[in-house]
Amino acid sequence: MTELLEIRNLHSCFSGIQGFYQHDSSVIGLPMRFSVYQPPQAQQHSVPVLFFLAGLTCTEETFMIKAGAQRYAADYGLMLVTMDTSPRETGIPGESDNWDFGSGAGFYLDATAPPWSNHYLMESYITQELYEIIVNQFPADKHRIGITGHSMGGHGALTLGLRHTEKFRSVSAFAPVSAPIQCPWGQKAFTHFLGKNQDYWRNHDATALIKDGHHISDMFIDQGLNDPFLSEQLRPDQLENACHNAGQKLTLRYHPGYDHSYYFISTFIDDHLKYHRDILNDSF
Ligand SMILES: N[C@@H](CCC(=O)N[C@@H](CSC=O)C(=O)NCC(=O)O)C(=O)O
Repeated sequence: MTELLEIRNLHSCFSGIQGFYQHDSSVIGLPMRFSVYQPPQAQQHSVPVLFFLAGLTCTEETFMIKAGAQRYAADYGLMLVTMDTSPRETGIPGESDNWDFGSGAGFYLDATAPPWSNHYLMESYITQELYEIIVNQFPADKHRIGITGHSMGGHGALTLGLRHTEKFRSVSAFAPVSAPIQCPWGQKAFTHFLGKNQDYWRNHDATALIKDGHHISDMFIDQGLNDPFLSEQLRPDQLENACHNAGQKLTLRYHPGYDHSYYFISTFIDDHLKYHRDILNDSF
């Protein structure tokens, strides 16, 4: 089915097109915004795609404005896709009261607990509705799609990448929330979105998924050592241990001096785009 897209803005960018779009999402039940960078190669043929999931307080614009990724994506012929980090203006009381939960903080899962379960269905939105829009309405090669993200979005990239292996061929993350069950951000979000029974939380925790037997061919993570969230919220050490014990391949790089910001992301974005390009171009 072809969904009606409202084009909010189009910009020429490194001989490609940076677009911002809005549509009435049938999954979310409200308007949703997303953004696509089409590299110049997309004017000739379908190209591989990289989904980027942004972190707490971000929107579909943040990565496109701050990461400096388009220059490399244009060189490598990669399409970039970002989306808002939650539904907006659902009418749920208090949804915008916290910066780390609710509006701008949807945690890339399908909420099962009311009232959030009415609209906060970000996993289905990304893996079904937005995915279909990208492969049907843009010059995207549906067999060559990867996923990455930052912080809360790194958690989303790892968990969606581990659970939707038929859709995402390559997985990486910047400073991901690696064990949300064990950190305050994750515990707060999962309690509200999924309810108090922690058995249901494991499906949305990269470390638990690895412990429970999920496996992908490779994972690539960059982490700054000057990141103020590292020891309390991110815990890549937990994921590293789980991967080691499960025989899951993981490249985890620690970078002295780098924090949690887009200055960190923009420094290493080229390495991630090359990583995805190499895997996606090897898919056949
Ligand atoms: N409370 C602060 C901090 C919010 C923040 O640091 N957000 C990060 C992601 S944190 C984990 O998901 C971010 O990417 N911010 C966007 C940016 O441009 O740096 C606040 O409300 O600002």
